[in-house]
Amino acid sequence: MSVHFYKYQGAGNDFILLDNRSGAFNPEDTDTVRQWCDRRFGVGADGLMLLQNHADYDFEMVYYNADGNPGSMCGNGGRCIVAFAKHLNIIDSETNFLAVDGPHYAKITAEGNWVELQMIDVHALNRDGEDYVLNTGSPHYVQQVIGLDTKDVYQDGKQIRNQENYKTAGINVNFVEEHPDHLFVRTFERGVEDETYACGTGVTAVALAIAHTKGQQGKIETDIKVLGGRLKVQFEANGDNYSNIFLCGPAKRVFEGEI
Ligand SMILES: N[C@@H](CCC[C@H](N)C(=O)O)C(=O)O
Repeated sequence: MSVHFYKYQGAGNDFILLDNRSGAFNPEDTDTVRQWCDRRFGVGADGLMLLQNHADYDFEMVYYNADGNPGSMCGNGGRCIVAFAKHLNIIDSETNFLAVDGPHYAKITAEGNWVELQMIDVHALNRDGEDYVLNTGSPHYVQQVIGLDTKDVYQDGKQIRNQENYKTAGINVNFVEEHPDHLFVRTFERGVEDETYACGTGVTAVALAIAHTKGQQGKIETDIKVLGGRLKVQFEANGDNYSNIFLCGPAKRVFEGEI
């Protein structure tokens, strides 16, 4: 049986999307997810998402990492599934949908290719030495570096992700370099087990960690450069509480097909 799929990308973080409102796709089928996400033997993607019906929300987002396992929240995936829901005429310019970390509100432009996604509030930023560990829907490690252009993000990210204290649950590892008008971020993603071109929950974690380091309070907007483009994170800092967090950026349909 062939399945109709859609390929989306948000700042180079790419996803296979399935309209699973009929419930035809078996969510337990991890081998299929892994094969379809494979860049040589499949469609190729950092993750796969199912758009499903939900009685109380516009839709439900179900996310799988490229290794075929269910993932935690994916920020860029969330922005892409909002663009997909608009393409399917399920929503217009605003939506409330359900993801693994709870309900999310999002706004989308009329053209459908710029999405602003509200992320979960964050109340705890932990430290590991000089570095930060926090959960923005997915678990993240944040380390400030100099010379990020030439850093071996694969080796260094893999090493931190596999440290004894993180190994079992896994963690996404973000390296950040400060520039006068933006942050440059590169991420090693758990579940892809490689560097990706962008990570939405990752840049969100980075923006909060940098604001914390600087003691910034009130309304903050951070411009972020990633390998696949530009993202923006807006939020309000009140002590160590971060609320009204929005991850903003492009979300584009690349192609569709049968597999
Ligand atoms: N790999 C993550 C979830 C995906 C993160 C994502 N790419 C994003 O944009 O936030 C996991 O830890 O399960």
